[in-house]
Amino acid sequence: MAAVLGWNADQYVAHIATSWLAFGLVALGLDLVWGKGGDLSLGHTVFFGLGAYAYGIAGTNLAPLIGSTVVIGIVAGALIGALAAAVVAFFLFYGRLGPLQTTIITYALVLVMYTAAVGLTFNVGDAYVGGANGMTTVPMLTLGFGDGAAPLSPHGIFLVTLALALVIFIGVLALLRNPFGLVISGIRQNLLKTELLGYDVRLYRLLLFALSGAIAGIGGAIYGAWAMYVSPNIFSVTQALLIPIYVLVGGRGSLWGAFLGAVFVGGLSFWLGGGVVGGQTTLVLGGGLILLILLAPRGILGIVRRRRVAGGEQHSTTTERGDLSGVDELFGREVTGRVLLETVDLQKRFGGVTATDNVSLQFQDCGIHCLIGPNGAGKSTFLTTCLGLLKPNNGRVLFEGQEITAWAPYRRVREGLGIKLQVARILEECTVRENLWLAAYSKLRDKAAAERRVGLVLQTIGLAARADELGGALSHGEQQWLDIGVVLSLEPKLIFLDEPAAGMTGEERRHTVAMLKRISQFAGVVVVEHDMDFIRELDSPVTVLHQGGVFASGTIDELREDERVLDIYLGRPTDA
Ligand SMILES: Nc1ncnc2c1ncn2[C@@H]1O[C@H](COP(=O)(O)OP(=O)(O)OP(=O)(O)O)[C@@H](O)[C@H]1O
Repeated sequence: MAAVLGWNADQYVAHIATSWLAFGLVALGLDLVWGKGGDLSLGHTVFFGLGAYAYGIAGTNLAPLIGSTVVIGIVAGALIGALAAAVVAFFLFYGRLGPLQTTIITYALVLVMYTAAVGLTFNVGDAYVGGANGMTTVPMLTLGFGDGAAPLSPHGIFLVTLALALVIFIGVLALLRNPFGLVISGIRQNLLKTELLGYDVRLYRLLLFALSGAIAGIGGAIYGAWAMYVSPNIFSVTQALLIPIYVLVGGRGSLWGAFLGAVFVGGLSFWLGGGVVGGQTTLVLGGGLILLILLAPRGILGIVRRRRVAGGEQHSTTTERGDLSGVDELFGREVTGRVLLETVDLQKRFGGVTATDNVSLQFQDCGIHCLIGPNGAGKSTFLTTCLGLLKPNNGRVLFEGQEITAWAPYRRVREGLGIKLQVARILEECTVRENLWLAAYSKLRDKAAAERRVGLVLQTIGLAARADELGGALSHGEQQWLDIGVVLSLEPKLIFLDEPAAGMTGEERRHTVAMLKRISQFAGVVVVEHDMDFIRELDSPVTVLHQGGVFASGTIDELREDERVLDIYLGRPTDA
């Protein structure tokens, strides 16, 4: 394409094609956070525009001193784009805003920036930012340093831009092939689960957003140099909406599609006689986009690519029986029966409902402890508050004597708390092995050691034969196993299992009991269950919760004889 567009065609085509590549870069930035990370930003034109202004300001002031505006463009665009994106991401992700709020706030950012760019006039050194008139003295792209610096021809600018786009693209692909990419994929699939794997999801999202801002900023710098002028319209809503359109047209999440979309839309506009984007383009693009979403929701690349066989169609019933011989190696640590986690007057209210009512309990570093109680007793709320998924209204959580009440969930997981929530949560687009590997790697930070641990866990949960199938292909019971396996991969000191036997066959339940007993020799295990036969087989101390508070404790046989406990299960009024 390079040769066809840039070399053999005339200068004008090369000139126009350069702008497509610049837009392709900002679209690549957006595809990173949207296609790969799952956050739709409508504000990427802000980072693009800032890159263009930064290039103009830095180029005007520095080009006379150092020459090469290519270098100035890359550095100034990348820095300003990354910085602006990091600031925005900090508020979005550390404020734990939802996806819709993220999109709306980034859109509002476009409105604010447009108004500011139109209204503000100021000088930075020799550069003049002229409000509604934009920046009219933007230096053209030059290569070489000092006296050797020479302006590039349209062909030269195109080739430099193409080389830059290729390097950035390859760099992004390489980065995503690393554990970083797998974590980002986990975040897109299930943010909460990825945090429970021990990853600081806020930081990962911020880093991805900053990287995408840097790429958008470089695209903007190239665009500013290309046009030798920056208009405040770069922050317009029309411009802002074109970027997700490029991504959609090309195929979201494909990365290549970002460039394909920009070239396709830019080419269409060129063909229709509208310059970069103009003329009849808006009309044709709008109609085309509706057709595309209806007929090819995965974009152009989605049409040409063979559809991957959906994992969910490959149900198999050949789960092996797990083998517990690996458990000793999985844990293999000394335990002493000391108190590991303690709650002191823990309270969680939802409006008028006190779901956890001044609960003070202790859990040791070994043995099993069961929590039972009728529906709505507050069992799940208690567990999730201990993990930091819910913020308590009152009380404290201590782990190994240290107060962790204000800690983010991922920190508690890294410290040694693992949880399987009531509904199995796995990463459905990742393989069974990847699910386990992500958990093991978050703890071990060593690829080979994580792989070894995954092998042992697969053997224990009986999913070795299905290791390379997608999580979404597993049956409900198998997903429960995988979720338990994920917790084991974390090398936890204390494990919370919320209804682990739900959806399991009798045989699987027996295996689970044997496994939990074995694990409890090395780690504390807290089980919430409604299945009383399962609880009896675990043969451990039981605490009954009722209306959020601790109601009774003892062995399951003692509690089954306790009239007050029977009353709450049968819904009879009690005097407690
Ligand atoms: N996110 C929430 N918002 C409002 N109320 C909630 C929320 N989560 C739980 N509750 C309420 O808190 C109380 C305790 O719920 P919780 O799910 O902890 O009980 P549970 O013992 O785990 O019940 P089950 O055995 O049915 O899972 C219930 O009255 C429930 O309706």
